[in-house]
Amino acid sequence: MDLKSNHTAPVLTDPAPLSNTRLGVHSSLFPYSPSGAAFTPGLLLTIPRKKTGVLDDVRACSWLDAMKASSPPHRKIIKDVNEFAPSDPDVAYRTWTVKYPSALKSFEQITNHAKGRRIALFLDYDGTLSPIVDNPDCAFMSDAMRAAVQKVAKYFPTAIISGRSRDKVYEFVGLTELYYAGSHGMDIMCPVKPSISDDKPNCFKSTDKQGKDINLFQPAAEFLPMIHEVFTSLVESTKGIEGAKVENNKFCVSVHYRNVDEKNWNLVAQCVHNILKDYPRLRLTHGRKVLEVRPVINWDKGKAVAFLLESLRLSNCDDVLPIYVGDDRTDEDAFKVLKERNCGYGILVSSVPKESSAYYSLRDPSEDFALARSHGGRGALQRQDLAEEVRGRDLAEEGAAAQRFSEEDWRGDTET
Ligand SMILES: O=P(O)(O)OC[C@H]1O[C@H](O[C@H]2O[C@H](CO)[C@@H](O)[C@H](O)[C@H]2O)[C@H](O)[C@@H](O)[C@@H]1O
Repeated sequence: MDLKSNHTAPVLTDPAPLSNTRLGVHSSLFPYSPSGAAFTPGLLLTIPRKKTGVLDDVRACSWLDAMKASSPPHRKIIKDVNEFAPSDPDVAYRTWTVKYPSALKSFEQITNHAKGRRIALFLDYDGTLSPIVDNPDCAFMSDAMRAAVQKVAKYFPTAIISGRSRDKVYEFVGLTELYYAGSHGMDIMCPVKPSISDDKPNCFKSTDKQGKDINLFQPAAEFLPMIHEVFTSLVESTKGIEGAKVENNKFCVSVHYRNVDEKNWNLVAQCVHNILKDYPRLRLTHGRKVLEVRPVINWDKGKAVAFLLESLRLSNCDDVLPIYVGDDRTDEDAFKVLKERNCGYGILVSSVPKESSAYYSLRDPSEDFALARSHGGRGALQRQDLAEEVRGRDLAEEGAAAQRFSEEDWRGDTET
């Protein structure tokens, strides 16, 4: 089937609103339609009236603006008009935590709420379990973090929900006892047979690398050849841009511009735009110094969380307290699902104030570690000390690593 056309690809600068708070795997898998309910007209590409040069398309659809807005100097301008933006960053952060209290400091409250209920834990990978680094292939989680997650998983069902390919994130985490959802939830592996998947065409049996039987749910399966084609084209078209990197995440593609000189970001945007305009069934979202190309199906990390909860028979709010920890815009879909169900908590990992559907906050991955250690049985008393200890230890480890580590990414006052 030729899915190409000459239409312009839809663009999203923020996650699509959820139209359905209850999981309905089939009914929610609507193919994208520009006039459909999933996207507001304001988020759609507008064609420039007057073409003055090659960048007009890119500027018109705001990609470049969105890319620039996420970079530190530009964000400072945005912060000046932000409600959480007193000029002192520490004051701004503290003010923000009134609305999004620290999960570490609220540990007692969380455990009280969890009394008599089973916690189900969902963890994003990049920026949550691992610090943001320049080279996406080197975003390793520390052994201490791995041990903490392993410990937590002994007590609570634990899943990793990542934008990476499932294989890649499994390679990084390396714990067989967890559930994994890659490609922003479009590739879900659950060791048990999902109770809601009996007749689902995109749910099938497979074996993992150890030869163990697993069940996979891949709602975007039909897009695989298209994504591969786009990945190949993007590798080719960006190869002249120094620092650009294209990552194949199986059901989506990441185009990284973290290491591209800002004056060349327009070239990156133009390459992606030129290719995407021929694929109306693919859309673009923005991550941390990354453009992400993905199918237009109505599926995201939020839907993946709902799917896993239901598959694992954990969707009864009276018995289960789901907790989702994430740092990215794509994690907002999961926060929203928990908020709309009024069941469980989203915890946003961010060192800068920002609007979120999460309930609590953590400043950086070292605080995730401290929280995991607390939940894993070490107790609440040493949480803050642990966060400080890990911050120091991980920075030392990173310093020894071959790649350049940006301190600003770890605990700076800007989102990266
Ligand atoms: O959902 P996630 O697990 O958070 O994955 C989102 C993207 O994370 C990775 O990119 C980000 O982290 C890199 C390593 O620290 C960093 O270099 C990059 O700038 C960030 O955008 C990953 O490489 C992407 O494929 C994921 O989609």
